[in-house]
This record gives sequence, structure tokens and C-alpha cells, in this order.
Amino acid sequence: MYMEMEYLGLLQKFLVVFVCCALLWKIIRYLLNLLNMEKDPVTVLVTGAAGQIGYALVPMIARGVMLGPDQPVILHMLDIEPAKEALEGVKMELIDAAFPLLKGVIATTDVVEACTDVDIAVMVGGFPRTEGMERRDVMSNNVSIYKAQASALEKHASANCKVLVVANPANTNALILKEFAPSIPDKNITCLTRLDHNRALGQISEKLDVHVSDVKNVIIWGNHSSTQYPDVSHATVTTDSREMSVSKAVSNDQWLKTEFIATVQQRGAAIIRARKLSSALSAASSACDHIRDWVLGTPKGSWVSMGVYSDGSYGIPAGLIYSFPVTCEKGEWSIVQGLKIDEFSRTKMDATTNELIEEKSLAYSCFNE
Ligand SMILES: NC(=O)c1ccc[n+]([C@@H]2O[C@H](COP(=O)([O-])OP(=O)(O)OC[C@H]3O[C@@H](n4cnc5c(N)ncnc54)[C@H](O)[C@@H]3O)[C@@H](O)[C@H]2O)c1
Ligand SMILES: O=C(O)C[C@H](O)C(=O)O
Repeated sequence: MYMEMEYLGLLQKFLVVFVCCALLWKIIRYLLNLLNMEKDPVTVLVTGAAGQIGYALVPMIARGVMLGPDQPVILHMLDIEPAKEALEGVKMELIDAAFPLLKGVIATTDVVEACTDVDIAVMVGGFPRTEGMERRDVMSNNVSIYKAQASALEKHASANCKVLVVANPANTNALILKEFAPSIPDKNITCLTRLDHNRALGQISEKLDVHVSDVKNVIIWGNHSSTQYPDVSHATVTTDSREMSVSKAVSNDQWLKTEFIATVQQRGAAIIRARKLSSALSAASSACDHIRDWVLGTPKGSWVSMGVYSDGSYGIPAGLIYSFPVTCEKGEWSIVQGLKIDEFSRTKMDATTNELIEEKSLAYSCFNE
């Protein structure tokens, strides 16, 4: 009898220990889950946020289109005094949309407040060219805007802040920003040519009547302007699980060398003619593609186009922000090396280089104004 009671007591103790351990394990798993679920928020600055691209872009960022569906974000939106009320309206809408990933919103006209602790800066605000305006006046205005914003980013943004310039002239604005933010690494300053890249994919997919995701490895070389060179000589298309070159699939060199190039080069102008406004939803979506691939990496076997600081690759002078084919891994881009450049491509790449050299010297001539 005594033995039996001792046995029951032991069993009871064992059960209590077992239940406690199970509970403890559940609590540990719950805490681990919590840790895994909640990444630290990334702070994203959008300048010119009250404008058209800004209005399309900020909800995409808040929905996770730019940084992924599990990445919380804090949005900093900057615009100028005349757009202050409209900017407040955008903030109200962001709050009303109740985005689960959106952990905070600042809407401000103060460049220092906007740039503080920013991890990613998307520079959409700038001075547009209006009818009858001289290129020099446009450049001079952009120099003063990008000079001030570069200094604020340099002093107040996160140490490894990644910058994407969208506002035109995008390549040269990015170069100005680089010049006035010397402590931001060259590799962190880029400009948007992904829209042109996506336009080139779109044109090929329409021509071949295939889905756009079946086409890859087009290249935009050079400036985000009508001198850019959309190049399909290394592009491929996959149909019925077979990959073949775009030039073979299209089988119309004349079209590829004339109409296709001109359509991509002039697409921005065609949209302005049609909408009486420049592209906004496609620009915003492409800006998300640019940052997403830069931060999270490009898919294996494919590249994208980014305006980056030239290191002299493919004979493009170092010191220009030029669009190259790049792959991205672990938050770093690298220019795709070793592609064969024929004479036709060389001529086109040089033409857009020359335009960028001219823009650079115009910008530098405004530095001391
Ligand atoms: N790289 C590309 O692929 C691409 C594509 C489309 C448009 N763009 C360019 O993007 C820019 C924006 O286009 P949009 O249609 O949104 O123009 P928009 O005029 O609708 O908006 C621009 C916004 O920038 C603001 N702004 C002006 N100066 C500013 C400053 N100093 N600081 C902060 N904000 C400022 C304006 O108040 C305005 O709200 C233009 O320069 C356009 O040409 C580039
Ligand atoms: O704003 C423009 O001039 C056009 C824009 O850069 C675009 O490519 O759609």
C-alpha cells in the first residue's frame, strides 16, 4: 500500500514536470515566432511625394510591393511648401488605407526631417522642364535641389542608405547628388532606367505574343532619354519550355534595329502625348522593381538594367551615371561582364555616352551659381 502511494506520488510529480515543460516549450515557440514575424521596419523616403508618381508609389511601398510582404516600413514623404496641403492629404489617405505593414508616416517640407534615419531614398521631386525653358535653367534648378538634398542625406540618413533618383534628368541628377554627398558610397547612388527595361520587355512580348515574364535579359544602355540604347542582342524568350534568342524568335532584324528601338526611346513622350501627363503608374512600379531586385536580389540567370556609377566597363568613361545590365546579390549590384558588343551597339552606346558627357559638363558649369 505504502509502495503504491509512493508510486502514484512519483507519477504525479512526473506529470506536473511534463505539463510544465510542454507549457514552457509552447511559450518559447510563441516568442520565437514573434521574433521571426516582426522584422525591424525599413525607413523609405519619397521626395516629390505629393506629385503623380509619388501618389502611385507610396501605397505600393506600404503594401510591400517594394520590399516584400513581410517587411514593415516607415514612410517619410517630402515635398515643397506649395504642395504642403496636398502632401497632408496623401498622408491622410495612407492612414485611411490601414496598411498592416505601414508602421509610421511623416509628411514634411523640411528636408532634414525627411532624410533623418532613412534606409532607402527614392528621389522623385525635381524641377521639370516647361515649354520655352532653356536646358541650362532646368539644370541650374536641379543642381540647387540635389545639392541640398545630397547634403541632408549625407548628414542624416542611415550609413548604408541606398538612393534611387527618378526625377529627370535622372542620370545627371544622380551624378549631382553623388558629387554633393561624397561620403555616401558610389555604389549606393543609382538612377531609374528599369522603366525603359520593362518597356523593352513589353514591346518584345507584344511582338511575339508571349507573356512578358517569358522574355529576359534585354539591356538599356546609357541615359534615361531618347538617346538610350535598348539592346536585345543578348535577350532570350522561352516558349514551350524552349529558350531561344529574341533575334531568332522575332526574325526581323530591321524591326529590331529601327522601330523597336525608337518605340522604347520615345515611349515616355508617347505617354505624355496621350495622357497630357508623364508616366506615373509604370514609373512607380518600375521604381519598386529596381529597389526590390537591388535589396532582395535578381533571379538566377537573369539581369536587369540600372543607372549606376560607371567603373569604365565596356569602355564607358568612369564618372558617369550610365545604365548597364546588372545582377544583384545581398544588397549589391554588379555590372554583367563579358558581353560581346558589335559595331551597331558600339555606335549607339557611344551616342548616349556623348549626351551624358554634355549633360555632366552643363551640370558642373552650374555648380558655383
Ligand atoms: N526615370 C524615369 O523613368 C521617369 C519616369 C517618369 C517620370 N520621371 C520624372 O519623375 C519626376 C516626377 O514626375 P511626376 O510626374 O511625379 O511629377 P509631378 O510634377 O507630378 O510631381 C513632382 C513633385 O515634386 C515636387 N517637388 C518639386 N521640387 C521639389 C523639391 N525641391 N523637393 C521635394 N519635392 C519637390 C513637386 O511639388 C511635385 O509634387 C519628373 O522629373 C519626371 O520627368 C522619370
Ligand atoms: O517625364 C518625362 O519626360 C518622361 C519620363 O521620363 C518617362 O520616361 O516616362
